[in-house]
Amino acid sequence: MDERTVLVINGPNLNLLGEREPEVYGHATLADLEDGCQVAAAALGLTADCRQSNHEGALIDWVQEGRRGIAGIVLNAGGYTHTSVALRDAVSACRVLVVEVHISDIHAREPFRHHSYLTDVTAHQVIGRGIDGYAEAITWLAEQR
Ligand SMILES: O=C1C[C@@](O)(C(=O)O)C[C@@H](O)[C@@H]1O
Repeated sequence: MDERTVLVINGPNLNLLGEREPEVYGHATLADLEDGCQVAAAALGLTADCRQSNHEGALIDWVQEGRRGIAGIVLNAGGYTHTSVALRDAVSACRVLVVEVHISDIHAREPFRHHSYLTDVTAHQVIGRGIDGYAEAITWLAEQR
């Protein structure tokens, strides 16, 4: 990773995109999502480094790895958004800008999804825009450079 890298981190269950609740998350797969990130980043002279894990500690390790010296982090923490103080603390330690992304509109869903531990420690949020939200987040990061 270098100063032109956008680190795109997807959390738990996002590996099941396309088959998981398509009425909520759509029919695109994680591979489609990651291809879209590569295309969006390349158009802006950036490179997307895309990763996914179902494990909270892996997400924390990757946020720490990207905390300085890159163009920014795009983070969809999945269910950990609503539970993880530890991931929030890792985001707080970042020197680079972090954008919180959610495919669905978490504020229009069950009450337990309305609170995000990440919102007040991230620089920007893109919520409820489907997988296009990732390109929006990458574009926003490019505009801050
Ligand atoms: O796994 C997810 C995906 C999600 O982050 C989204 O992208 O809409 C919303 C979360 O509430 C949920 O747990």
